[in-house]
Amino acid sequence: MKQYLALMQHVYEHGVYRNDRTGTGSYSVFGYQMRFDLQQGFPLITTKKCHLRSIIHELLWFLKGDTNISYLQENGVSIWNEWATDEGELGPVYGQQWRSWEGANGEVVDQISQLIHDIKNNPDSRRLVVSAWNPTVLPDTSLSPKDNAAMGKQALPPCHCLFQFYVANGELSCQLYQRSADIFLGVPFNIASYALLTMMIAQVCDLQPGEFVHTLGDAHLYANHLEQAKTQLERKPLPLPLMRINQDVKDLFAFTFEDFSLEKYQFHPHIKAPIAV
Ligand SMILES: Nc1nc(=O)c2c([nH]1)NC[C@@H]1CN(c3ccc(C(=O)N[C@@H](CCC(=O)O)C(=O)O)cc3)CN21
Ligand SMILES: O=c1ccn([C@H]2C[C@H](O)[C@@H](COP(=O)(O)O)O2)c(=O)[nH]1
Repeated sequence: MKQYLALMQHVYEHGVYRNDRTGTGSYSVFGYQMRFDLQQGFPLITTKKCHLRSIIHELLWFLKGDTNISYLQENGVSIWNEWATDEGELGPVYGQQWRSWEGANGEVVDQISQLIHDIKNNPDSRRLVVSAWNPTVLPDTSLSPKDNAAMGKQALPPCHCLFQFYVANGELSCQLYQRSADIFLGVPFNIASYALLTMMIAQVCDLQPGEFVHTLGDAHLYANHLEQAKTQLERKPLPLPLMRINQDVKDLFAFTFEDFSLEKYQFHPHIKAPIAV
């Protein structure tokens, strides 16, 4: 994961100090791109132990169209707890925008099913896009995430907000635009999640995985992650693991946690860091 370490190094050296919504303070750059060849191994960070279980469950939860954290909690995943109401609601976040975007006149669009249909039937299309950025449900910034969720708005605006697929030579590639990127905690999750999504979609569309291209807007290291980043920058990346996916699954919505197995994952010890809420 040299690409990830290069990003971290770049922001560590050149990031500009800025205040941020959470009051933590961050060092950031604007605009950065990484590329991951999915045939060269699964892009899971090796310079700290990364919790793939949470990543897989979160992705399956998005794909179900779910926006209540109860599924995550039942599976021991706590990464969304801080933003949810007492009832577990996050408002119309990723799952709802991906699977049931509500348009004018009550029309509901399942962007993911439409995407799969289009990749299969029109692979040359330049319109293979899914957007989670829906200005009609953005939060009121004068209210807390929980209060927004309670009012039917998004607890947080989507960070990974738009992605596009591209088919060439029998390979499926994906590019993500992420408007805001917490380099130490969020980005390792985002890379692995979209790499896995690309592999799953490739499988159900009878394609091979190509590249994952990750484009970042505001790429930041929180001020209270600098020590952790320094520790990680001193470590040598290890060979990438392999992701095995049950080849019998041909329906994107039929995948379960047991269909994935990570092999040969070598890693340096986990590094703890506080999350900015
Ligand atoms: N500041 C911030 N950064 C984020 O990355 C982020 C948010 N907020 N809010 C919404 C979601 C929630 N995400 C999260 C939240 C927590 C962890 C986290 O604490 N990761 C720990 C271990 C978590 C676990 O698997 O239990 C880590 O060490 O990676 C990661 C991503 C990503 N997003
Ligand atoms: O998938 C995710 C979700 C969130 N983040 C980070 C990026 C920011 O640090 C915060 C969101 O705060 P905003 O003020 O709304 O930008 O969460 C991430 O990196 N990846």
